[in-house]
Amino acid sequence: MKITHLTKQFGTVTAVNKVSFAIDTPQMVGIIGPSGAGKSTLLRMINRLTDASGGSIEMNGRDILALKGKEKRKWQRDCAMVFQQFNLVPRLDVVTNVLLGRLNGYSTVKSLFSIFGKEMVDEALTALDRLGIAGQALQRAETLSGGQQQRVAIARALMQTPKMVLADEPIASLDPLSAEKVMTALREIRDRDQLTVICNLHTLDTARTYCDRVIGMLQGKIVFDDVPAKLTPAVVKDIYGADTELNESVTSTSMVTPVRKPSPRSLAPAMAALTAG
Ligand SMILES: Nc1ncnc2c1ncn2[C@@H]1O[C@H](COP(=O)(O)OP(=O)(O)OP(=O)(O)O)[C@@H](O)[C@H]1O
Repeated sequence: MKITHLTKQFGTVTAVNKVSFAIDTPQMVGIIGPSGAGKSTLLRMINRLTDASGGSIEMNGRDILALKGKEKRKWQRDCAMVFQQFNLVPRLDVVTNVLLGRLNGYSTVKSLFSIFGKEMVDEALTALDRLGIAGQALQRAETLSGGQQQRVAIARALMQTPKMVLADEPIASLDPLSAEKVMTALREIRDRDQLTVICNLHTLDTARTYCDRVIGMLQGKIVFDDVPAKLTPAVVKDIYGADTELNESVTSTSMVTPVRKPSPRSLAPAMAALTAG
């Protein structure tokens, strides 16, 4: 993907100002910067949720900003978004929420198998298992913790069979342990699915721990674009100014847990319950 001079103007405010960067190989990119720097607007323009005011996004020779209708919707599925507030349907069970990633909008769920087919339900359960929450498949989404809900949202994103994942502050409302699990899950998507994950982050240690590359934004512009090791205190001060200490310390996600391997056996209870129902 090649982004060139991408710009977004909201009235007199230039939220994103001639931003350019390219991503050639699957990588985990963290976008950092103070509140109002333009991070969300940048992700939303990439996903075409917000129209750009200028510049270009090119993917394999295609002009992404020119896509319309069906093609635009396909692009939006290809770069799945994960949001801070999860955006699950609270009263629906977990596995149905995940399946919605594939179908984009069934409102009544009478029988999962008859609507979605066994294969797709299996796929959703496998995605949930990958994220360590297959055991909660039949619980209503609203009964899950924030961290679990975010992992459901990531499983739903995977059901879109995306080509890229865009995550807008995915851990901003999570406790450190949940944040660690969510970041590990996103990194696993890079490793196992070989996808680029672009992640807006408000904590530096998270960017340092999980990202291959960090893009620092300030007032709509890119002021840093390099490996995390190059994020020296001086660079950090340039990006955050007086907020530096706060951004270093708010969340610690440095705990390391092993990456879970999918285990078909842990799907058995959920599959049995679905078959019985
Ligand atoms: N829909 C909108 N209408 C008008 N101004 C907007 C809109 N969305 C964003 N802005 C402005 O654009 C600028 C960048 O906002 P954006 O949300 O992209 O920043 P951010 O870096 O994601 O901030 P935060 O970390 O607080 O989410 C801000 O000045 C914001 O007020």
